[in-house]
Amino acid sequence: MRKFLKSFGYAFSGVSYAFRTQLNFKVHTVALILACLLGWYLNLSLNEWLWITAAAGLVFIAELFNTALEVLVDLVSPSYNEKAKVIKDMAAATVLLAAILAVIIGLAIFIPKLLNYAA
Ligand SMILES: Nc1ncnc2c1ncn2[C@@H]1O[C@H](COP(=O)(O)OP(=O)(O)OP(=O)(O)O)[C@@H](O)[C@H]1O
Repeated sequence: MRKFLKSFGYAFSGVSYAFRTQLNFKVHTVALILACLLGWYLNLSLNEWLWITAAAGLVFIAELFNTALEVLVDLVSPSYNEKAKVIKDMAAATVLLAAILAVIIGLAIFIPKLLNYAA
């Protein structure tokens, strides 16, 4: 049981590292908080909350993997290396793709609700 709880501590330490060192991680956290507040205000359905959860989950998973790969690349290749560049660029691309998906999902959910609210 203690080992199980310890593994939570390690995972939390990883999230905390990403939050402290990655500006993008903070930006995504603020965006998620704003989306949750707006969702609560607009009374989203369970389905809509599930879409937002999946979209946000994808973004944070991509961001955590990106951070891990950045640290790994900096460890094994502190000086310029063409392969290190490809790895970092591809890791950054996963975050970008997840963020674009999240924006599309967010717009698909919120725009009709906001138009309805304004009408
Ligand atoms: N060791 C390296 N060799 C080659 N290119 C690198 C190397 N390190 C970084 N780069 C290039 O610089 C870009 C930015 O790298 P960096 O590590 O600053 O990523 P970042 O996303 O800006 O990270 P952070 O969010 O920590 O500032 C990479 O996407 C890559 O193109």
